Amino acid sequence: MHGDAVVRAENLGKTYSEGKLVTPVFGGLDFEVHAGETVAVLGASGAGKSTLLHLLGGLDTPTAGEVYVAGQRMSALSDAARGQLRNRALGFVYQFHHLLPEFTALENVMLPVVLAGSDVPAARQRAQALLESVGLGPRLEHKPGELSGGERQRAAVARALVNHPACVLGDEPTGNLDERTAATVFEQMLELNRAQRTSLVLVTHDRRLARKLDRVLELHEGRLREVAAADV
Ligand SMILES: Nc1ncnc2c1ncn2[C@@H]1O[C@H](COP(=O)(O)OP(=O)(O)OP(=O)(O)O)[C@@H](O)[C@H]1O
Repeated sequence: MHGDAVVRAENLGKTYSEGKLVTPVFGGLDFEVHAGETVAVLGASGAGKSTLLHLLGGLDTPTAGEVYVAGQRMSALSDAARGQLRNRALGFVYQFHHLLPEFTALENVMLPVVLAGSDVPAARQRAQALLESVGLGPRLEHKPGELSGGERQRAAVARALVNHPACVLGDEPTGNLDERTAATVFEQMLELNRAQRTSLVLVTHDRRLARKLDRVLELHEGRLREVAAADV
């Protein structure tokens, strides 16, 4: 039964090939992320964590197997349909914020809502509420260059969640922050995810953060294994 799986990988594999350079990263990966579930993906540098996240988000194509998002097989969709599914069902937060520099925090968070077809007042209301919930109420009109590193990541978290995605994919979203700021941003992200019942797949090498999620997976030598809570 795959009933409430929001993201599912089936026999998933990736090998990069560029001319004679062939880099097998992983193969035979099978897992499901259920509605509301938070999952950490641990692994050494180069183990393939970012690659996995790119495949789950439809930003790269697997060389084997399939990814299903909200029940839809990614490989069966046109580029346009895949883009729409991404905007509707997934949110992304990266180590670097990727906010648009010319737009204010509020505009950056409004943008995905407007792109999804909402009118501007509704988008503004929703974006403002989320920014306020991550403590950025007094910074709505600041552009990314006028925000601190932690504030930028909080705006990025708000942007990822603003369309009520089924799942947020996070690639070391707090990796560039000092320990204390990272902990605060992480807690806020987790709190929002849980409040919205949004699933989370979080790539991290920080076991202390991983431990706070429902499930921990580890990529090691091309395989994905479940790590028992006591062993994280
Ligand atoms: N475009 C590419 N072409 C060829 N090889 C690649 C490409 N992208 C990544 N790789 C290789 O694939 C492997 C997995 O890379 P990936 O970035 O997924 O690892 P990671 O676990 O996220 O690492 P880190 O924790 O250092 O960010 C690495 O050995 C990398 O060198």
